[in-house]
Amino acid sequence: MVRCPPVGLRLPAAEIVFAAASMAAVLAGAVVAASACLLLFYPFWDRWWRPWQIKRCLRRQGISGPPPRLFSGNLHERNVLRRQATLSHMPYLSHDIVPRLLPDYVQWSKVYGKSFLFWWGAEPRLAVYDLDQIKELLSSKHVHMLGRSELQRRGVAHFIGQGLLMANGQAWSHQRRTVAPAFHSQNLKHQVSHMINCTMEVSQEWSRMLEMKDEIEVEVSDCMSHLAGEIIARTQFSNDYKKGKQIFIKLGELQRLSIKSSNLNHAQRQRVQHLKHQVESMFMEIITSRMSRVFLNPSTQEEKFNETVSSRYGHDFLGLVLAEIDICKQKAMVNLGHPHGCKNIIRRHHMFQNKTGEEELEERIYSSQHLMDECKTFFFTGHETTWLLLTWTFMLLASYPSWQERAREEAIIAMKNTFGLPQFDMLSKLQVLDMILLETLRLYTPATILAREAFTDIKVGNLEIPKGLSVWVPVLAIHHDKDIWGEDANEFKPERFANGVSKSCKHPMAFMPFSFGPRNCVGQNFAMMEAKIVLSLLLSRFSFELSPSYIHAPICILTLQPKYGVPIIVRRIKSDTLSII
Ligand code: HEM
Repeated sequence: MVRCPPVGLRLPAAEIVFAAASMAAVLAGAVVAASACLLLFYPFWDRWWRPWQIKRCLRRQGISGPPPRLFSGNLHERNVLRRQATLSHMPYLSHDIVPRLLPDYVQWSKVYGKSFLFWWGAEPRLAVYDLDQIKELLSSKHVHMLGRSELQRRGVAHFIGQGLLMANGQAWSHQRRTVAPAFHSQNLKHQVSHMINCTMEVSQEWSRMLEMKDEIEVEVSDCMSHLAGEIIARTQFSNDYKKGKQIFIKLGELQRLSIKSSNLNHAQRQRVQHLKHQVESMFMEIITSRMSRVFLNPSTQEEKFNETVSSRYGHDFLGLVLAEIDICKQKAMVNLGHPHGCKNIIRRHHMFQNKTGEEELEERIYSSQHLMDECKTFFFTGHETTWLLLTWTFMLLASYPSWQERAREEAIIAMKNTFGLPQFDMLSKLQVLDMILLETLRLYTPATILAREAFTDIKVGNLEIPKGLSVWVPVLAIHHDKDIWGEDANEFKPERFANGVSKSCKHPMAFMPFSFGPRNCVGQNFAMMEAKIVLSLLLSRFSFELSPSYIHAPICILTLQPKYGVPIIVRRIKSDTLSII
């Protein structure tokens, strides 16, 4: 019988060393490969792992939603639903527009409940419908915990930039503090004459066209878009208004191109860059010329500093924001112990050295780039929404002659002693017009949804919202909900606002065209003032009827718009109507 010695014992020493070295090399290789993998996949952590965690967290709370596809989430299904819903027009004067504009919400909420999870590509979004939860989410308690998501900011970067609408956190607080005074009532008063002048131009044009005819057909959506653009150009830049108008034409093109940014060809991408450059250069010219007019003119310098802050740079938005920036800078200089306060705005840009985080923030906020972004934001927000409020109000007034008559009577009586022109103080007395505007904002709210991303874990009531989840408030669906507004929710009934907004429905938070809380619309008083001035002036001079060529087809392209415009028949008011009143 042959006996074999144990195998290990037969290995010579060199082979043992070689085996050990190989094992060490394999182990080292595995460690290097694992580290490389970690480094490589770290950026995808937030994209893939966090959404998965979010899904688990919501499932634990009993919230589910439509199953997502791998890369596109529920976007494909949403797009198909929306395309199908808008294939045909709506019945004439039906205001039941939610199934057409939010078909995805209608379908998914039927299956998964009013609050559900859906996927915007890789971004998880939670539809929130509970009004108490919405109230708490939008309250000041959560103002820095929620904000604009990266996806939202990227989508509008070219035509809004980092202006107030898209700012987050401390930067948002600073910006809001800086621009809000421009919308205080004592400053809004200065905008009335600009609004009247722009509207009178429209009135004169219509009167000229009516010299030869009894009636004319006007595409009121184009006309109001043009008018709202003129008003925002004048109120923002007063003396530099002509250059402001050129900017806004280019910004409009930039906006249209940016909205379809996912399928831009090379030439269009170049056009975007070119337009952006042109717009920014023109803004810079206006801003630096305004600054130098005040600060580089030695004869007026001291005198200017003795003026009230609000009039130092002029009463337009740019002037008011520049003045407010000055006050903030003055405070910052006092805090830094600088002896000369704020004598030279341009010199001060070079003064901040060894910056703390706070100082860096201050400087960034006061930069010209920032001012430019703010101007762009005002144009976009001030034009897009007000134009639509005016257009939809014309559509409704033209369709409901008795309300048109009541609003006209009220306007004519209110302007009896002011040569037929509106005054700032009388606007609050236009109650019928106020009710009509509120009902228009309810039925055809320009901003159909509100979206915010949670920057940290949040708890509202029983609902846990994990970091990284975007909440999505379907404002349009809430505005048309029969449980909240009653069986007549889809009817035009301005009288529901006769006793104020809070008594118009079952829940005081259900009416939110301007959103709520500290991030509500900073320009809402400006918008309502503009709408009242334009409408009271035109109502007191002309009557309107919806043209037979009107096709009722609301669509959503960022905001709620009439797909084929709103053609109306305009006639001059008979003089006997005026004398009766
Ligand atoms: C009918 C007219 C208007 C409507 C319906 C409207 C609606 C809204 C809504 C819903 C928001 C909140 C958006 C959100 O939280 O996601 C908002 C914010 C804002 N709006 Fe308006 N808006 C109107 C007119 C204006 C005007 C005329 C201006 C300025 C000239 C303006 C400037 C802004 C700005 C700067 C914000 C951002 C506020 C912040 O984040 O602190 N809006 N608006």
